[in-house]
Amino acid sequence: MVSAGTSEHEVAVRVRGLVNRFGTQTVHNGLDLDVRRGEILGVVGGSGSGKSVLMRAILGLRPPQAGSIEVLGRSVSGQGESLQTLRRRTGVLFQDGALFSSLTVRENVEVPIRTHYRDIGSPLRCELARLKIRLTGLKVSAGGKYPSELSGGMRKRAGLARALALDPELLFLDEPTAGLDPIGAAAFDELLRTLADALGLTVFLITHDLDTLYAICDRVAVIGDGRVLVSGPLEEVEAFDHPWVRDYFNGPRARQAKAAQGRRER
Ligand SMILES: Nc1ncnc2c1ncn2[C@@H]1O[C@H](COP(=O)(O)OP(=O)(O)OP(=O)(O)O)[C@@H](O)[C@H]1O
Repeated sequence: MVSAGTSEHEVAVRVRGLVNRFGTQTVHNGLDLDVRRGEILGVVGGSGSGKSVLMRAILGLRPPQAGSIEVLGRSVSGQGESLQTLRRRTGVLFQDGALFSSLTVRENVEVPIRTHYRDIGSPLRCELARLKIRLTGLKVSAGGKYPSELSGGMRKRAGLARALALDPELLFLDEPTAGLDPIGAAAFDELLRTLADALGLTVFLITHDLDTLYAICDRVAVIGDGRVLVSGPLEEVEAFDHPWVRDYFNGPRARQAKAAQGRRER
């Protein structure tokens, strides 16, 4: 793994020697990764390289075969209460948004508050949910709608509002711009960057979207061959000598994304 030195207090997520297997298939084979406090880390890699499995392992949703994972200084293999505390400090937006279809957007956003803070009464819970809905750029009226009544972009924002329900320090996003048109995707990227800066979030962001990498990520980690091939700022990662990295960062789509980034900076 290629990575600049990182001191202890800067690390929000530390993964060491991670091994994940499904039957005879080894997905991760001694994977090391650091997510630094306050950064947006873009996580990329070929289809099936194990990005989602890595996210699930960090979230404590899948016990690995070997290795250690620390989130905000606590071991994820810890039981019960410590995992609950971590969950309170962590927001997640799964790939499909994973909203409950039978609940309105507001009720969806209330679910984590109801689960983790039972003593918060209904009026305050409702008010907090409205606040998160507004924070993600949705109108308050969207709170009364069911997921099936929303556009793809609105559903992503609703999922983000639910991920932010507990004021997390850490945000995990699995392909948040997948399925959005380029304008919707760019707007979502901008929202993420603004919220991350304003709320001081640390963000673990799985994406295939080169525009997202160039527009909002502070560093990028490339997953391949069962480990992190390289992690660092984009210009370091682009220069890394590996066939997948070369193809991904030097293809026509990457050139377009870089050109768009250049235009934004001018
Ligand atoms: N529950 C499971 N049972 C068996 N195999 C699994 C399971 N979950 C994931 N895998 C396998 O692990 C590998 C990595 O899957 P993962 O979903 O992490 O890939 P990914 O990098 O997120 O891919 P994509 O970019 O296509 O979403 C795949 O080969 C997948 O089939």
